[in-house]
Amino acid sequence: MSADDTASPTPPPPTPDAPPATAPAATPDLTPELAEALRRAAATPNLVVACDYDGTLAPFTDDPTRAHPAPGAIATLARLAELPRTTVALLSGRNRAALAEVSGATAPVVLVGSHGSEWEGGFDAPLDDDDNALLARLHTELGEIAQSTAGAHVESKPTAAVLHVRPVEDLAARERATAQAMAGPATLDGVFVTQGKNVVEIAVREASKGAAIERLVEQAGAEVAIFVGDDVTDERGFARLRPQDVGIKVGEGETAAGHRVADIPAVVRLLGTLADLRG
Ligand SMILES: O=P(O)(O)OC[C@H]1O[C@H](O[C@H]2O[C@H](CO)[C@@H](O)[C@H](O)[C@H]2O)[C@H](O)[C@@H](O)[C@@H]1O
Repeated sequence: MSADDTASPTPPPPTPDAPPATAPAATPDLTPELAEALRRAAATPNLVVACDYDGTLAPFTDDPTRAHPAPGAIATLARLAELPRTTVALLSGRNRAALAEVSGATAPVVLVGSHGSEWEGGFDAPLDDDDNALLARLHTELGEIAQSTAGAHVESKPTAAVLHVRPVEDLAARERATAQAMAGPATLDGVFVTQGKNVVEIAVREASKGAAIERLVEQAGAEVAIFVGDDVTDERGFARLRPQDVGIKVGEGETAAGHRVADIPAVVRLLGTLADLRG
């Protein structure tokens, strides 16, 4: 478990989300290379800024419904999104409705859920009867694992079932539940498996944050995209960035991103810096 993967105490409910103090053009969080990349991105005619949510803008909690955004995070995204020719997106593994609810983000921030497959108009390919039957089976089998593991629970998404083990205090039980999911339902034909931070997500539709970033870039005609994320699922996004794009990994761990910041507050300051540079 990395330092950024430590469950923090449940934060208080959102308070009025005031932007942080105006940041200088470069802060101590930024390497000279990242500061320069932000300056270049800020000067581009059409810019996309896509941010992961959990672990990037919101600290982890045992209860996903209580993973509120860090102070200033959503206000700073909104400030960026109000700028001309600047598309700002929250790009999350959560389903879109849950993302909207927990983040409080609204248009013009674009919400893309279910690891990039769920847009404002819904899914490109709705589920058929076979998909629904498979999804029901996944819920049943993951539910059985959760029932025999104190603290585990199953999250329901439109195209996936997710086994959550973060609240499981017994680490051996946590690993056992994860292994059972990987050896059982994760091996069924027609499923797509994503292992995130203390979650095993098994979906009946393939999704990629990389494809979603490409779609945002195409829609905006963006010369440069910035993508910020912390989890293994975000690597599919970093891997598809173009040479001129800016990938920023939050926290420790291997990454295909070209840049890194330490933690969530550093992400909020970075977004503030970008808004100042582009505003
Ligand atoms: O792509 P993201 O926005 O990072 O979403 C990834 C998953 O985030 C949520 O799970 C994670 O956060 C929970 C709340 O802090 C935490 O309990 C869990 O251990 C983390 O993996 C969400 O519940 C999942 O559906 C998302 O796929």
